[in-house]
Amino acid sequence: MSNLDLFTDAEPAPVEHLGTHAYVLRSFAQPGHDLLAGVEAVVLDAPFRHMVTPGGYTMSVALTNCGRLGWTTDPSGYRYTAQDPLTGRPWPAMPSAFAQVARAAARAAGFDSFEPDACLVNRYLPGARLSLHQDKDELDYSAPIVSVSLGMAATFLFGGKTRSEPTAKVHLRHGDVVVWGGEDRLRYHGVAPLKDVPHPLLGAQRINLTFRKAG
Ligand SMILES: O=C(O)CCC(=O)C(=O)O
Ligand SMILES: [Fe+2]
Repeated sequence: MSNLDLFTDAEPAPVEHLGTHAYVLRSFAQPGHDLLAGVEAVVLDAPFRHMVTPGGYTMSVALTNCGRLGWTTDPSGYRYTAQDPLTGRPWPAMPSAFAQVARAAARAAGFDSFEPDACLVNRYLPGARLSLHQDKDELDYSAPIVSVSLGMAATFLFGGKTRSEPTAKVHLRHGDVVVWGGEDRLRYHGVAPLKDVPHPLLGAQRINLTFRKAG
């Protein structure tokens, strides 16, 4: 199935600008994308776990990865690895539905030929949060970040190039996709503590898929 097959019967996603090269694509990921089945398959092979930051803090967000490379953190630092440190096996392959929606969203935001080699899968339960950070463990900043929200709504914080700049507060719902790249690639961002408003399909959780070109 081509990308076009996936999107022909969908309304074009309304686009909101968060910056020159930063966009929210509302309802871009449709339920027919089979993304939820993909998450289930990934988690069977590489379960969600709470990782520890170099500062010794256990993350409230549980995470796993799929694709050639996966993002990890432990007391010795942040890095991408080809193997899941929990199982010693390669990270599960990126489901084709994941890669298709990531490429299509990147293209819709003006980033042609995005080929993600890493997909970080984050799971937020009520109260979980992600503090302000930059995605900067990737080798090449010319590729954008594509971030897909599933399940419970969240307040995404999108700041500037320094931590102290004010943040825009963006309400992200099931199916919304945020893409940032170009001059906005290193903008600080995070997620406010998740409110407990269960989602009809996913219940009391939010799943976020973050696609990167890491290697
Ligand atoms: O959950 C989100 O919307 C953002 C996730 C994120 O920034 C990350 O995984 O680096
Ligand atoms: Fe991030």
